Amino acid sequence: MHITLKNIGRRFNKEWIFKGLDYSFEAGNSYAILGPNGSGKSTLLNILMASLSPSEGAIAYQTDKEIIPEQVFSYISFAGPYLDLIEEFTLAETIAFHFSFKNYVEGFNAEGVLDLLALIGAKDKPLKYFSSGMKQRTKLALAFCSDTPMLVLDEPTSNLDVQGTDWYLSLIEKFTANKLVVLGSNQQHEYDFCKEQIQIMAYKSKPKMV
Ligand SMILES: Nc1ncnc2c1ncn2[C@@H]1O[C@H](COP(=O)(O)OP(=O)(O)OP(=O)(O)O)[C@@H](O)[C@H]1O
Repeated sequence: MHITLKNIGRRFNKEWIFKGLDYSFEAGNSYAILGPNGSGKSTLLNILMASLSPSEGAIAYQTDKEIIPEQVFSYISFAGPYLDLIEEFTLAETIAFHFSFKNYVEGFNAEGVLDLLALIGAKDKPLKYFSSGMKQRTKLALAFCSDTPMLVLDEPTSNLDVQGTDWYLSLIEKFTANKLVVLGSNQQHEYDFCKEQIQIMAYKSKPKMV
């Protein structure tokens, strides 16, 4: 998977969130999009996932062939705060539902995902009774265990305790070889492993001189 951004900009109403972004994202590499709260990290992630259009510029997706934006979702696994899980489903039902749309990574099945999560006694519990950390673990396990060439994570360790953060870093090691990984983050411990870092503040439009 390969994504090319040419002179990308996005605005909401009259406010430009970023402008003039040229970048290439390659399979097998990991990228952290960095910046303070409200700087535009999630906006850029949504553009990369083709769930939001840029206001200007061009974006191209390629595997061995060109991918049209309408099909990009099937190449991506995502976990982030604005991904809603179905609260009425149990954990077992959540896993079955998710993997009715995506394939498991090699060697995994529903039992394997449950074992990976290690949420003892939670298999038949509805998600509405999960703690915020249990929900975050669930979102991460679904994303990491999906067989897609690209993994997008927004604030991956939010709501995780120290053990949860170590668990997340073990998933990065185990599941991301050969994948294109893109993170939105402002927590160094969650993006330290990323080889490339993009500071969104570098793409803020400058006020015009008068
Ligand atoms: N749909 C929208 N309509 C109007 N403004 C929006 C919309 N979505 C985002 N914004 C604005 O765009 C800016 C960037 O938001 P974004 O969520 O991308 O930031 P972020 O860097 O991910 O923030 P955080 O670290 O707090 O999650 C903010 O000023 C936000 O208010």
